[in-house]
This record gives sequence, C-alpha cells and structure tokens, in this order.
Amino acid sequence: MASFATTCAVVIIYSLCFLSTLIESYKGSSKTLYFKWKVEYMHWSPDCNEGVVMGINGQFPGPTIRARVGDTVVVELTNKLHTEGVVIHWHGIRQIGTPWADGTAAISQCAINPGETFMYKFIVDKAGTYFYHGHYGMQRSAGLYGSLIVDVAENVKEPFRYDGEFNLLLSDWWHKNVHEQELDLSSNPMRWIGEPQSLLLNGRGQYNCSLASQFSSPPLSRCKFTGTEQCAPQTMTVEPNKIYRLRIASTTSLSSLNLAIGNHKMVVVEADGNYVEPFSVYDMDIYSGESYSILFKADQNPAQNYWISVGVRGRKPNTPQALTILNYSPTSSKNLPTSRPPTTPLWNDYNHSKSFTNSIKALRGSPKPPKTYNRRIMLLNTQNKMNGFTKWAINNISLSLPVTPYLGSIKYNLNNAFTNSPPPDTFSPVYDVMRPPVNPNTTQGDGVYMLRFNSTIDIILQNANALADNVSEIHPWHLHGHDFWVLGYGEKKFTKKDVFKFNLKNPPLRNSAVIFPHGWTALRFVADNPGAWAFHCHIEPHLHMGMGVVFAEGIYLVKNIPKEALTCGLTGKMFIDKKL
Ligand SMILES: O=C1O[C@H]([C@@H](O)CO)C(O)=C1O
Repeated sequence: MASFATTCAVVIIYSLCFLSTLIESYKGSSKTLYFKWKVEYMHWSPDCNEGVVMGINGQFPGPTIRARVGDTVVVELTNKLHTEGVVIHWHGIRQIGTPWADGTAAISQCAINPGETFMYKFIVDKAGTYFYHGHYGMQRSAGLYGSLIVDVAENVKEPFRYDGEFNLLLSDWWHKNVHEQELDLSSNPMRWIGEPQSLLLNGRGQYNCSLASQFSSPPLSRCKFTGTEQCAPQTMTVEPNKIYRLRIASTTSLSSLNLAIGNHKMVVVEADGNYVEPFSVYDMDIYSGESYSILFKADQNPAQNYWISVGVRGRKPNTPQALTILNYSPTSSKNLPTSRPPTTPLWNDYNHSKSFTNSIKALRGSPKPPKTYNRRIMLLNTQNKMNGFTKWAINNISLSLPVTPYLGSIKYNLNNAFTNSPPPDTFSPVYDVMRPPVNPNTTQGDGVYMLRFNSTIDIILQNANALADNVSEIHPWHLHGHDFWVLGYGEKKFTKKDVFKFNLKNPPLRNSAVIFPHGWTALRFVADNPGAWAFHCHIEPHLHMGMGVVFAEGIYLVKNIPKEALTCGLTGKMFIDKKL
C-alpha cells in the first residue's frame, strides 16, 4: 500500500490512482497526505463465501494509511451508501486540537448523510500501529476498517532494530448481514449473534475449507487457491536470519484472539502506539481495539515454512483458527508446513491471559502517571434487562446516544440536547459482583461525565456476573482522545486496599484495556484534551446494547468546529435559526 500511495504521489493523476487517491504536499519535514475515499457496499468473499462488505474505494479492508509523526492526514470521505449515514474513527489518534475529527456519530459529529462528503483533517503526533473503523451503528462489523501506521519522524530512531515488517489486521466475520444482527440484538427477546463464521487476517479467511485440512477437527477439505481469490491468504516471506517487525491490530466485533507463529519466539515491543519493555512469548492474546508490534527472528530451518495461527479466546469457540504461512525464502510459499498449526490456549485459561497482560510494562523512560488523582470514577459493568430487552449498563445506565453530537450541544450550551444530570460516579457498595444481579432492571440514559479540564481521573472498571449463573465475560474497554496508564488488574470486587497494589512505577500507557471475568481494572489519565470522548466496550454488539459512557472536558476551549460536523439535531437547527 505504501508503495502504491507513493506511486500515486509521484504520478498525481487522480483517475489513475483513485483506489486510494493520495497527494502529498510538503511543509518543512512534515507532509500533508490527502486521500479521497468513497465508502460503499460491495459484493465480496472475505472467507470464500460471497456476502456484502462495506468497502472503501473498491477495497476491503480499506486502504492502509502510512504517515510519519507530525504529518497532517486529510481524508475527504464521501458516503456512497445510498440509505445510511457513516463516520470513521481513527482509533488511537488522540485528535489533540481537532476533537470534531474523532469520527464518533452523535458524540464528535453528525453522521455524514448519503451523497455528502466530510473532511477529516488531523495530525498524527505519535508513532505506532493504529487502525480506523466505522463508529456508527455496527458498521465496523460490516467491514468498515483499515490500517493506519505512523512511522517515527525522520532523524528519530525506534528503540529496537529490524530488517523488514509486516502488518496483520485481525477481524471476525458473520454471514448474517449487520442490519439483521443489529435488529436481532435490539429485539425482544434479544437474539444473540453467536460466534463468527470466520476469523480474517487482512480481510481474508477460509470458511468450510482449511489450509491445514489434515489437522482440522471437525474435518474440512483442503482449500485450493490460485492466489487471486479475495479469500486467498497473504503469506509472509522472510529471509533466513533477519529480524522482522509484525504489526498486529484487532478490529474484531466480538472475538478475543490469540496469535502464534509456529516455532518462533516473539518479543513484544509496542502496545497501542506506546513502547513497552520488551518481553518474549510464544503466543499472545489480543483483544478487540488493541494493537501490538512484535519482533521475531527468522532463525528456524529455512527449508520449511511455518504456520501463523489466530484462534479464539475468552468465549467458547465455534470458529476455526485463521491460518497463514510464514514462508522462508527461497522455499516455495506453496509448501505447506508439515507440522500441526500452533494450538490456541484453552478459551477459558484465564491465568494464561493474565500472565501475558501482566507482563506488559512501559519501556524505561516512558512518561509516568501523576502520583495522585483528583477524581475516582467506579464503573460497574452489568448485563441487564429493560422491559424484556437485553442491555449492558454502566452503573445501571445503558448508553443511548442523543441526536445532537455532545461536542456541539455542550459547546453551544444547548441544554435540552441530553440529560443534564450526570451519571453516577459509583455503584452500591453491597452489589455482589460474583452473582447474577438481584434486580436486573436498568434504565437508558445519555448523560455525560463532565471532567474538570487538566484534572487527573482514576477509573475503576468493575466487572460483574452476567444474567446467567457463573458467567462473566471479557470486556476490552477503549478510550477516545487519550492514552491512560493501566495501574493494575485484580480479582473480584475492588476494595480500598487494592490501591496499594497499583503500579505507579512503570504502568503501560495504552488506549485499550481489558477487564477479566469477575475482576477489575484500574486506569489513570489526565483530562487534558478539550472535547467529548467515548469510553466503551470495544465489543461492537455490547456497545450497541449500551455498554459505554461519554466524558467531556474543556469544551469551552474548543475553537473553530467546522459547521459540517454539526448540521444535525439542535446544532443544525441553531445554524438555520441564526441563518449561520
Ligand atoms: O451480550 C451477550 O449476550 C450473550 C449472552 O449473554 C446471552 O445470550 C453473550 O454471550 C453476550 O456477550
């Protein structure tokens, strides 16, 4: 993609390089990268089974954006969906100074209407592995996603060395279309979407056949590819004894995943666009919304090829592993490995997951968290009922987004745009997180946590038992507009004594963190980025059922919100009434 983009930049002929039209203009050493994108539905076979995906400029996944720290990215996004709105969120980019470009419908902007174009313009200020995706309804599950990679600035060195790199964007795929999935989840009684049919690596998976058919259970036929199929796996070709960086990001709708490269040790060096203290593993968990870089050395027998496998964790799997091949040059990439693909750890071996998660520490010299906090918000995650509907709620409020984006309604003091009483900072001290809720009823709400600008916020995410006995699920939480320090993870209910276990020495900075079943996770961040920011479970059906909150800080400092971001709801009406 980078080379294609560069070709486009050199050629600068719009029609020739329309796949991902890019023009670069230079100002000092930073550039402005211009893209013209069209979002549309397309017939596609992500797992060799034809369905409908949401693609960009005829591509699925969408084009990879490759930029350098300090660059300005401009994406002119045209909605070609005919009957529904669209937005794109730039996951992991903090949008400092451009909160209207965060791409969250009803929070940072109005959904872009069919036929209309919205200009996303933002600076990428931190090197790392990121991605982008739809953030309206369940459009991420429909396939609206792609990679965004930010290289270090020229003259800046990474704290590790490598000879080449690969990028893997992980996702999961259902054969039932997303509109039906949304309806199923919103029905009374709720119809659960179930496990995905396939896992996709860079948008490619195999349904009903396997590359490792001799080892598959239940038995599947061997997949046959000419290589040009939309579902043909992309192999990764390495030269013996060289070191490679593998960038991995997960945009799954539901699945928690585990990745392994047969026979190869992996050294984790980056998480969510932040360097971590390097540590070695043979397999790694990756939850929806997370990204990592690992280094591996091509130090195995070069006469063989090796499996790269990705399997499901944290939910009883009903989806085959995704597979591709690590190919040692000059061995043919068609030679399948003779060994069995790496076994994914048991789905409910949470000790294995915790051991990986607890190994992630900030690289020495990384920014440290403030020693104290100004406000601690306890967020209890529960599965609930509301008049027979199934919901997820935070402190017993299930998020239901308003019509007018918060960024606009708060900026212009439009008091009727959402519930003005803020949601609670805590939950009942007698709530038993180990048992199903005694009273499962919840209410819906659209209130906002108003954070004092520049204050230090502690968040304790508290998991609980779901509606069924002895069930508590993994929830990967993602914060917009900030990175947070992960101060610690713990079992059962958080108590005051747990603060003594907080890691204030080298907690990793991240934008996503998981809560383990029946456990808690403690986060700290500084509310220093004026805007309205979503904080939510990255499992798309859970967010759809209300599992999120909204933070707002310093919106009085936000200047020059483009009118195009706010031409709906009460802000739209305000523009008409004031003839603006
Ligand atoms: O939100 C969810 O609903 C189902 C189950 O709890 C009810 O069918 C499930 O596994 C979820 O993650």
